[in-house]
Order: sequence, then C-alpha cells, then structure tokens
Amino acid sequence: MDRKKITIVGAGNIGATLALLLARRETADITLIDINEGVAKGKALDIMEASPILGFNAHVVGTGNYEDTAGSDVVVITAGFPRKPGMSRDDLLFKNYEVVKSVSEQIKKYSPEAFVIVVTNPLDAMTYTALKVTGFPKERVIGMAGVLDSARFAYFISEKTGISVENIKAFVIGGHGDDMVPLPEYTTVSGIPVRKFLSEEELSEVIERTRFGGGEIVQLLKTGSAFYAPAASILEMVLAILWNKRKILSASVYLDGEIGKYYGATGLCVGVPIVLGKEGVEDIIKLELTDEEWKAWRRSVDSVRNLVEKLPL
Ligand SMILES: NC(=O)C1=CN([C@@H]2O[C@H](COP(=O)(O)OP(=O)(O)OC[C@H]3O[C@@H](n4cnc5c(N)ncnc54)[C@H](O)[C@@H]3O)[C@@H](O)[C@H]2O)C=CC1
Ligand SMILES: O=C([O-])CC(=O)C(=O)O
Repeated sequence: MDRKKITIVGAGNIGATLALLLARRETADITLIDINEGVAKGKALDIMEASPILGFNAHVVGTGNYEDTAGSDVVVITAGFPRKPGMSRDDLLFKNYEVVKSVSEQIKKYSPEAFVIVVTNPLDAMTYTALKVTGFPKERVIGMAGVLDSARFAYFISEKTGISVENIKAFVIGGHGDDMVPLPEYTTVSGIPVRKFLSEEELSEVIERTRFGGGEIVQLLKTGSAFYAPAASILEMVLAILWNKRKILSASVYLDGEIGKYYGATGLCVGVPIVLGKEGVEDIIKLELTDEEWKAWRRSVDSVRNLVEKLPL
C-alpha cells in the first residue's frame, strides 16, 4: 500500500515538532517546506538521523520547492509569524495574510485534492483565507485551535483537581482569541460533570487561565509562542483524517446554511464541535448553550468577524 503524503508548510517550531511526531507514527511520508530552504532541509535530515535510534520508518524531506509537495493528501500550514510579548494574535493579521495567501495558491496548484489544516494566527481569519484562496470545499479546510484550547482546559482542570489528565474531557469553542468560550457544561472528569470537583471560583480561575493560555507561554518564552501542545493537537487532527476516526473535536470550520444560522455565524470560520474523519468535516454538532454561553459565543464571533472584514477577500 502506498503511504500517504503529508506536507508541512513552515519548518519552524511547530512544523518541525509536528514532523517528528508524525514520523514516529510511521503514518505517512513527510515533506517539510519553508521559505528558508536550508532550515527545511536541515531539520528534515536531523529527524531522519534520529530514526535508527527511535526506530521509525518514515521519509522526511526538506525543500523550498512546491513541486516536491505535489499530490499531498494533507497539507498543514504553519508558515508565518508568531507573536511576541505585548502583541495579540490579531496584530499578525496582515503579515500572516500575505503568507497564508501565497501558500494557499501553491497548495491549490500542486495538491488540489488535499485536506488543509491551518495553524497560522490569527487562526480563524487565516482559515477563512485558506478556504477562499484555495477554493476547496469547506469540508477540506480546517483550522486547528479548539483541540489545543480544550487540551489546555483539561490540563488545568487536572492540575486543580489532582485527577489524571486521562480522565478529563474538556471542550472549548469560539474563535482562537482571548474571548474563546470554554464550556464547563460539556466538560467531565471520567464522565462526571466537572462542577462536582471544582467550586465556581476554581472553575472561573481555570477558565480564565485557558483563555489566556497562549499568552502565558508567550510571556515565558519571550521569543515566540507555544509549539509542543500545538503540534500534538495537529497530530490528533491528521490522524483523525488519515485513520478515519470520526472523532468529535473542536475546530475552526466554515459555517453557512442552517448550521451557520444556528450558530449566528454565517459566512465565517470559527471553532465548533465537528466530526472529523476521512471526508474531513463529516458533521457539525449543534450544542445547547446557556444564555451566558450564547453571550460569550456571540462576542467571540463578533471578534472573528471584525478581523475577517479587514481582509481584502
Ligand atoms: N492555531 C494555533 O492554535 C496556534 C498557532 N500558532 C501560530 O503558528 C504559526 C507558526 O508558529 P511557529 O512554528 O512557532 O513559528 P516559527 O517562526 O518557529 O516558524 C514559522 C516558519 O514559517 C516560515 N515561513 C514564513 N513565511 C513563509 C512562507 N511564505 N512560506 C513558507 N514558510 C514560511 C519561517 O521561515 C519559519 O520557519 C504562527 O503564526 C503562530 O502564531 C502558534 C501556536 C498555536
Ligand atoms: O498564543 C499564541 O500566539 C500562539 C497560540 O495561538 C497559542 O499558543 O494558543
């Protein structure tokens, strides 16, 4: 059986970490492409040189030429600028728009059948950009943020309760910004509602920390943003598609029609619960939200809309 081909655009912190995680799973051959060809080639070779020790059979190649990415099954866009302390993700809008636009044009040309997972910030606006520029069906262009935000929410709950992370199922929807919407009603500890374990005050602390989880890492690193947990989150999404897991997870997808009206977000990409499988976005799930959650959701959607309206699309 032919192996699948995955292209990772951007061989920086997230791209290279993801390449190693994917290589270790032996699921696909990997092409790392970067505007800085030496970085892509150097990191790909470095990963391959780890393979005899770690014992994985996968080909990771680095390149600066899109011809080498041709016919990819999945393309992950991590190319672009990360923020530094004092910046919001939204401050990256115009610089990263140019990057994602040019990358999307190449994906359209060389891998017209690919699933595209967008990672570059500001995430929801960049997902919308990739969708519009590639012209791919909305089922095939998916932004990664909800998996990461939900993982942070789960980790902070585990830390607070002293219960294993393996028991925590947490859910965050909305745009990937400070007004994202963590959902305690849909968050459980071994199936038991989280409110049985945490007081309202403790829960508020955890929610606040989740909302600013990306910023907390930026403040600590000083030179860029998180990459281990983001790469792990992308891995989960890639495997859900390649192995047809039909996994329910939160991701930024295009909302239109009846589901767009339900979420009050027609014509936008924003984080909602989806079923992710071999067709990409196989379903979008409607959630019952409290009045307060709807209010928070609408605020988050408005933030995404404000950004998208600034783009020349
Ligand atoms: N969606 C999410 O949840 C998250 C998104 N991010 C975002 O992901 C992006 C990447 O983050 P890092 O990997 O930490 O940054 P990084 O700076 O380590 O790597 C970015 C790479 O992109 C390359 N690049 C720039 N323009 C390019 C182009 N036109 N074509 C190909 N490659 C190009 C750079 O040379 C660099 O190697 C940032 O925009 C960051 O804000 C970061 C964390 C989480
Ligand atoms: O905060 C950032 O700039 C990077 C990011 O999106 C995250 O870590 O959630």
